[in-house]
Amino acid sequence: MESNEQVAGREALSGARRVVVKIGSALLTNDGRGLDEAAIGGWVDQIAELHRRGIEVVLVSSGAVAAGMVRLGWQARPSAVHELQAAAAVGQNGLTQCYEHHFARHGLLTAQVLLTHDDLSNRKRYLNARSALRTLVGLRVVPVVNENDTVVTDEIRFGDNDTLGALVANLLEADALVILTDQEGLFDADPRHDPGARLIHEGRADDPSLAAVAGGGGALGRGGMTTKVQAARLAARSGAYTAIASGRQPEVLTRLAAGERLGTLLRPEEAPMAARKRWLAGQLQVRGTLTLDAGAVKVLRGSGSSLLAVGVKAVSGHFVRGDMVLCVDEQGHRVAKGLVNYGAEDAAQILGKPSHQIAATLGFMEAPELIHRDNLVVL
Ligand SMILES: Nc1ncnc2c1ncn2[C@@H]1O[C@H](COP(=O)(O)OP(=O)(O)O)[C@@H](O)[C@H]1O
Ligand SMILES: N[C@@H](CCC(=O)OP(=O)(O)O)C(=O)O
Repeated sequence: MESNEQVAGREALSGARRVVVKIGSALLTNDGRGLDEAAIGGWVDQIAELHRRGIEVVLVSSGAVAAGMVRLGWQARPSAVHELQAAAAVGQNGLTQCYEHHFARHGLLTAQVLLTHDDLSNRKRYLNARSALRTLVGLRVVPVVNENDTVVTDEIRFGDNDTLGALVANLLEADALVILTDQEGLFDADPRHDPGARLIHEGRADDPSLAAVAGGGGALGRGGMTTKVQAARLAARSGAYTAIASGRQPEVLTRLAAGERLGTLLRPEEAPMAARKRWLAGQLQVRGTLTLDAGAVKVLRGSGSSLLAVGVKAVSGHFVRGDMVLCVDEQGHRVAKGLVNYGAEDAAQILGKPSHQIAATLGFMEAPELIHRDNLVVL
């Protein structure tokens, strides 16, 4: 028998008004045989059907590198960044053409949106990306999002599109993130290696035991289930449900939208955060670390207070005012992340001091707190 919570989860999916659908490389390229145009046509038909019902859909599509490899006649995925970039550039063209062609059958326009990590971690660019995507959705255009692979280097790339899908779900405050892949969902072991693996139907996105069963990806996909489970956690921060399901299931999207019990459903643990907190939670680029004393850890966790310099024991990293920093306890456990009001050098001078001594120490005072509670998200 299903619990009330489980039924509520499926109902939430069926009530979703805005959905991010992520389609992975393994699926799109038919396990390396080039873009599976027939399958793409099938997903487009389902998305068009959701559209007709008034559900807004943003597509996050992988497959540029894999499609480019096939077009270029390369047998193995290259490791050199410039070759990956070249493959992505060739393959992205094919992807765009394919989606445009299929959506046009339904009288729908598509828009290519290529994003980099910077676009989502820099507040101004984040807001630009958000307003552009919102405008497109408002115009009833289907945005087709991918990472801008030709301009990213290894250090700054998302790498997998699960993370990108989750951040887009945060960006748009989507109700659900649907991750289509080549397996029925998340199993209790990798079904490629363990034929006895069993499907996990439901779970909490923040359940730590899920990370333990999720393994890496196949030859074409990047992140495997590891990044899908992480993506569900990320998406849950803005209140989105995540479904992980097989893109090969007939009518998978319309059936999920009807509340059918397909794949794995990972539900958020709490109500949506305010938009700013949502953005903070999605920031991946952390510039430095503040080590907090036990008292500061307690008030941050307990009462959602601002972080004062008096509760900070050590500062590391090179950061300037406004950068994102990680707050850890004295054992190094992650406590919070936030936008800091003082650069690393100034922060090092005021640490351990009460706020009324900041002006005398530095010769100026930007703000009485090191991180204001509005700019702080407890992890
Ligand atoms: N616990 C698990 N349940 C299901 N699949 C798993 C699990 N652990 C690892 N995997 C692997 O994850 C793969 C899907 O991820 P990936 O190859 O990155 O595809 P995609 O391109 O769709 O993101 C599956 O083919 C499977 O081999
Ligand atoms: N941006 C890359 C996607 C990377 C990728 O394969 O991601 P995923 O589908 O999450 O395994 C591409 O289009 O090739």
